[in-house]
Amino acid sequence: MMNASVSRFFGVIFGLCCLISISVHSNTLKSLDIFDIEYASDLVISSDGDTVYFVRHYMDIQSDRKLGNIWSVNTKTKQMLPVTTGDHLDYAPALSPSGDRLAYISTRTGKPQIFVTWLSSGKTAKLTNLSSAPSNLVWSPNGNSIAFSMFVSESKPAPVSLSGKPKDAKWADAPIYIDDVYYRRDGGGYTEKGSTELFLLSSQGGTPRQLTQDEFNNGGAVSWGKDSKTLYFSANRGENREFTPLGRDIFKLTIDDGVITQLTDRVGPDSNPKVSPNGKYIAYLGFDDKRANYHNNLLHIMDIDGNNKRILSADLDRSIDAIEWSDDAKNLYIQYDDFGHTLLAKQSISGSNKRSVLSKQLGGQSYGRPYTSAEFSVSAKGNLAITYSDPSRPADVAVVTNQKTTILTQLNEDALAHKTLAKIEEIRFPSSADGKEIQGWIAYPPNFDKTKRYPLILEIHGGPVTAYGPHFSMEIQLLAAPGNVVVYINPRGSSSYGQAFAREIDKNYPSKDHDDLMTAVDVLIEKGFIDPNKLFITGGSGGGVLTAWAIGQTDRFAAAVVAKPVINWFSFVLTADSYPFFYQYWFDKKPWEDIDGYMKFSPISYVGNVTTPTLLLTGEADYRTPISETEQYYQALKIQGVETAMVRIPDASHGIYRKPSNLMAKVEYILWWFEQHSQQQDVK
Ligand SMILES: CSCC[C@H](NC=O)C(=O)N[C@@H](CO)C(=O)O
Repeated sequence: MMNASVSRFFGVIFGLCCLISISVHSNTLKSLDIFDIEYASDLVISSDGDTVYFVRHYMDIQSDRKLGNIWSVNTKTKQMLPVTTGDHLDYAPALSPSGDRLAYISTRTGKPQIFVTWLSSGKTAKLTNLSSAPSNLVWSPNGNSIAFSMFVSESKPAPVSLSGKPKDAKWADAPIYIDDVYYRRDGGGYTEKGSTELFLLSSQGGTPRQLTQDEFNNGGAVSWGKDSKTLYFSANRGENREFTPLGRDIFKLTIDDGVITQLTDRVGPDSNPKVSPNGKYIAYLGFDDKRANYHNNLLHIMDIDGNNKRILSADLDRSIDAIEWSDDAKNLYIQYDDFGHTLLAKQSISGSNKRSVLSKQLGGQSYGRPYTSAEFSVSAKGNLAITYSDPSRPADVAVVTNQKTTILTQLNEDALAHKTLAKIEEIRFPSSADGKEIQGWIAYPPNFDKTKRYPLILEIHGGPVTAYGPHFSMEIQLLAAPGNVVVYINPRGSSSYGQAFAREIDKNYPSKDHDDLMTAVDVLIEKGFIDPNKLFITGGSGGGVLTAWAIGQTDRFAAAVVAKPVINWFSFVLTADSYPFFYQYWFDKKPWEDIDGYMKFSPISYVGNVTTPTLLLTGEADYRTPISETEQYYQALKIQGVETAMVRIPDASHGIYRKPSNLMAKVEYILWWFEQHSQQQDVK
C-alpha cells in the first residue's frame, strides 16, 4: 500500500510526465497538420509595384480538397486584403492593362467560369457560362478583350448501338469505344473526343467567340500582339502529331480573318511565346530534339515576323522554366533551377553573357515532397514578386529589390511557428560509382542528439529528371517527426546540374544513380548517429523504380515502401498515358524490338533477389504509372514468399497528395511499415 504523500508525489510526477509528453507531442508535426498548411501561387504584381495579387491556397478538411481565394498584399506595408472569399477555388488572376480590374477563374458556381472584380469598388461580375474549364486568361493590350483557351468536345456516336431494349428496362451501361491515341490522362481520367481551342471574350462579358476550330490542340500559353489584333500561341499542328509529342511550334493568329501563320519549324519544341512590350520581338523557349531523355529548354528571341531567330542562353547549361519581358524590351527575366534551388535572373537581349542573378530563393509550391516549384511576376517598373522558399515553410509571397528579398506574407506562422520541425542540412559527397559530386539534404528529427543512434529513411524523387532541394516538404517533415533521420539526394539524372548530368541516365535508367543513392546511405552511416540495422528506403514514381531496383540489388534495408512504381518497362510503355513519349525518348526501340533491353532495366527482372519486406502504395486511378505495375510486383513478391502488402488508394491519380487525406494516408502507411520492421530489428 502506498501512503498518501508517496501517492501524491507519484501523482505529481505522473502529472508532470503527462504535461511533458503532451507538450513534446503537440510540438512535433502530425499528419493531420497537413490540413493546416497554406501556400501562395499565381502571383501578379501591379504595374506600380505596390500590390501583389496571389492565390492563397488552403486545405478544406470537410471536402478534403485544396481550395483557395485571391488576396492582395501591399509591398510596402505588407497589409493583406481579400479580393475574393468563400469555400471554392478562385485562381489564375490576370490584371487588366489599366490595373483597375482583376479577371480570374472561379469554381464558386460549380463549373469553372471567368469572373472580373473591379478593384476599387469590389464589385464582381461572372462573365461566362462555359461548358468546359477555361485556362490561360490574357487581357488584350487595349483592355477590351480577354483571350483564353478551352476544350471543345466533338460528339461522335458510337459505331454500335443496341436495339431491342424494352421500355423502362435497366440494361448495363453502353460499352466505351476508344480509337484515339491519347485516350486517358493521369489526373483527368478517360478523355472525351475533341480539341483545345482559343477563344475571345469581351471584357464586358457576353458570348465568347471561338477563334480556332480545327482538329489540332490550339490551346496553351497565349501572348497578344501590341496591336490587340493578333495572338501568338504554341501548338503541335504537324502531321503524325500524336507520335511527335515534342512537335510544338509557334503560330500567329490574325483575329479578324482567322489566318494562322507558322513562325517556327525546327525539329524540336518551341513554346511559351511572349511578345515584347514594344511589339517588336517574341521571346520563347525551345530546343533541337535529339531524342534524349532530357534537353535544356533554351531562351530564344525572334523578330515579330519570325525572322532573325537567336538563342540567348546558349552559355547557360540550365533549362529555362519561365520568362517575362522588362517594360523597356531590353531585358528578359528568366527562372531556372540550379543545384536544387530556383533562381531568378535578368538577361539582356543584346548579348547572352549579360545576365545577373537577382534571387536564389524561389520555391515552396511543392508542399508534398521537396521538389523545385516556383513562380515570379514582374511589374512595368521592374518590381519583382516571387514565391519564397524556406525549408521550414511552404511558399510565401516576397519581393526582390536590388537583389534583396523581403518576405511579405506569413501564411503558416499560425500552423507551424509553434512546432519543432526537422532541420534541413545540405550534404555533398563523391559517388562510389566514379567520384562524381552528388548533392543532397539531411532532415534531422526534432530535438536531434548526435550522441544517439537513429533509424535512417532514404527518400527518392521521381521524374526521374526532376530535382529536390532545400524546400518545405510535408512528407519529409512527417517522416522525420517521430525520430527518423531522413536523407534525400539528387542522384545523377536529376535536373538543375546541367544537361550532361541529366543525360547520365539516358537509355540507362536505373544505373549509377543507384550507386549515388547507396553512397548517400554510407555517408550517413559514417556520421555515427545512424543505427545500421534500421535502414529504410522509399520513393515514389521514378523514386519507386529506384526503390524496387535497390531491393533487387541489396538486402541492406530493413524494409521498403515502393510508391507508384514502374516495375516492368515493357508493360509500362504499353499502359502509361504518355506512351508515345516514353517509348521514343526513354528507349531506343519499341518494346517488342528489344525485349532484353527493356527487361534489363526493369525491377521485375531482379525480384528473385528480393528479401526486403516491401509495402506497395499506388492510386487506383494512376494512369501515369498504372496500378498494374504495382500488382505485378505484389504478385511476384508473393510468389517469392517475400513479406509484402499493397495499399490501393481509391480514385487517386499519380498526384496522390492532391487530396490532403491521401497524403496523410501515404505518410502514415510508410511510417507504420517502417515502425513494424524497426521493432523487429529491436527483437533480433
Ligand atoms: C518513372 S515513370 C514516370 C513517372 C513520372 N514522371 C513523369 O511523369 C514521375 O516520376 N513523377 C514524379 C515527378 O513528378 C512524381 O513524384 O510523381
